[in-house]
Amino acid sequence: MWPWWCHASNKKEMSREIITILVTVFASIWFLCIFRKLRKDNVQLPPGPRGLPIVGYLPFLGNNLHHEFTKLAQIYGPIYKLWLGNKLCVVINSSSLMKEVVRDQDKIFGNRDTPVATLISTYGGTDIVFSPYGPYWKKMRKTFVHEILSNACLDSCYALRREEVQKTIRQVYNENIGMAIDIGELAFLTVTNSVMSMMFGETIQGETHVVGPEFRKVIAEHMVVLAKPNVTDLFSVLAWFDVQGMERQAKEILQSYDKIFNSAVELHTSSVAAKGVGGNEQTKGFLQVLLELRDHGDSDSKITITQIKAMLMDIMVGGTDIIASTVEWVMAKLMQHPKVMEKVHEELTKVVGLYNMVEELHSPKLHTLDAVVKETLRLHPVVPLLVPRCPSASCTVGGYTIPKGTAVHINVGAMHKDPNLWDNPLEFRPERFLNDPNLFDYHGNNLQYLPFGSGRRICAGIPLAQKMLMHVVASLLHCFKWELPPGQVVDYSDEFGLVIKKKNPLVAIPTPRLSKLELYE
Ligand code: HEM
Repeated sequence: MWPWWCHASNKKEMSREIITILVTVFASIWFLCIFRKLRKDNVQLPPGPRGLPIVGYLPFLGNNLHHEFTKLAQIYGPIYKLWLGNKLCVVINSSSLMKEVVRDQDKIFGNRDTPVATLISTYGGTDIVFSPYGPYWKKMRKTFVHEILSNACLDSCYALRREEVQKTIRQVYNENIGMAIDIGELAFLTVTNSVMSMMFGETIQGETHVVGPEFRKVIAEHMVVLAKPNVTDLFSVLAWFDVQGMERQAKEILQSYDKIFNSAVELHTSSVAAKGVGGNEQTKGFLQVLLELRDHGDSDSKITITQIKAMLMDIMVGGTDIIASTVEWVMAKLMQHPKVMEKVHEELTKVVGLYNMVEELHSPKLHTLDAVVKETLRLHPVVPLLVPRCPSASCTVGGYTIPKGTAVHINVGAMHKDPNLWDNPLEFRPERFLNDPNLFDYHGNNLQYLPFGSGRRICAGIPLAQKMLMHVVASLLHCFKWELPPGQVVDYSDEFGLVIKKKNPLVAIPTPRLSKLELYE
C-alpha cells in the first residue's frame, strides 16, 4: 500500500493532509470532467480494470509494478489502461503493438512522462533521458554518442576501466578467498569506480577518493527518488503542494550532485592550469572532453556547464546500478546452472587462457558468455518497463485512442516471456541466442527482444554498457570459481525500482582459477 496514506504524526503533516483532502475533492471534480469529455468525444480507450473513484487503480497496484502489470496483461490483453489518480496510464504488452509505438509512431512517442521530482533532480529535465524530443535532445544525444561514446574516446579510456576491474580481482584474491561475498556490491563498486575514473580521467585521478563515497550515497538516494511514486504526479491539482516532500528531497540531491561536479571541475581546471593544456599527456576523462567543447566548441558543438553536469548525471545513473544489477543476475543464473558455467569456463580457458587476464578485445570471441548475458537480460531485463513514453499528440494504438499526455509503459518484461514468441519462455536456455547470433542484438531491431528499448529513445549507452558488462562478468568468471555457501540456493525474487534488483543479494565464495598467481598481484 502507498506510504503517503499513513497517519499524520505532527501538525505540519496534519495541515498537509487537510490540504490533500481538499485538493482531492477538486481533483475528483476535474477527473469527472475529463471522463465526461472523453465519453462525449467518443474516444475509445483501451480496456482495463475499473479501480475506485478518485484514486483509480492506485490502491491495488502494490509495490512490484512490473509483476502487477504483467498479471493484468493476462486478464486485459496486449494493451490496457489504468487510472492512477487522475493520471491515465496505458501498458503495452505485445511485440506487434510495441512496433506501433517505437517504430510506426516513434516520433509521436518520442517524449518521456517525467515525474516532477525527476524533473527537478535532473537539472530541470535538461539531461538526455528526460529532455523532450526535439532539437535540444538531439544535440545532447549527438554530443554524448559522438564525443563520449565514440570508439576513440572509449578506447582511450580503456586503461582506466581495466585498472578498476584489476583492482577488484586483486582485492578478492587478497581479502576474500574462501569467504562469502556479496556479488552485487562487488559489481557496484567495480562499475562505479570504473565510471568515475572514466568521467574524471587521469587529471584528477587520485582525488576521486574524495568524491567516491559521497557520490555512491547520492546515486543511491537519487535512484529512490527516481523510482518512488509521488502523489503530486497523479493528481495534477496537487502540483503546487509537495505533499510527500519529494521535491525538497530532489532539490537536495541535485545540490549534492552539483557540489561534487563543481569540485571536480575546479580540480580539473587547477590541474590543467598547473600542467598547461599542451603539456597534459594524460588520458582525458569525459569531463575534460566536455569542458573542451564548452571552451573551444563551434556554434554546433558548444555546450554549457549545466548541460555537461546533466550529461554526467545520466552516465552515473545509467552506468552504475544498471550494469551492476545485470552482472549480479548473470552470476545468479550461472550459479544455478553449473553445466552452463562449465561451458563458459571452457570458453574462457580456450579464448583467454589460464596464463592471461581477460581483455575487452576477447569479448567478441566469447560467444557462449554473450548468449548467457542475452538470455539473462531476456528473463531479467533490469529496466522491464523501459523509461515511460508520453505521446505529444493523441494517436491510435491497437485500434484504441491514446490521448496526448498519457503515460505509456512498454512492458518488455512480459513480451520477453511471451510463449507465442519464445519456446519454453521461462527456461534459462542461452543456446537460443547461439543458433543465429545476428538474430538478436541490443539495438532494438528485432522487436521480440528489447532489453535496451528501441526507436529514437533507445538506450544511448549501449556501446559502453556492452563493453563493461562483458569485461566485468568475464573477469570475475575467468579469475575465480564461484560456489554458493553450503546449504544456500539461488533465489530469484526481485524488487521494483528504477532498476530491478535481486531482493536478496547473491552471495558466493571464490577460489582462484588462474595458473599464474602473479596475475592476481
Ligand atoms: C546493462 C546496461 C543498461 C541497460 C539494460 C540500459 C537500458 C536502458 C533502457 C531500457 C532505456 C530506455 C530506452 C527506451 O525508452 O526505449 C535506457 C535509456 C538510456 N540509457 Fe541505458 N541502459 C544501460 C546502460 C547505460 C549506460 C552505461 C549509459 C551511459 C553511459 C546509459 C545511458 C542511457 C541514456 C542516456 C538513456 C536515455 C536515452 C534517450 O532518452 O534518448 N545506459 N537505457
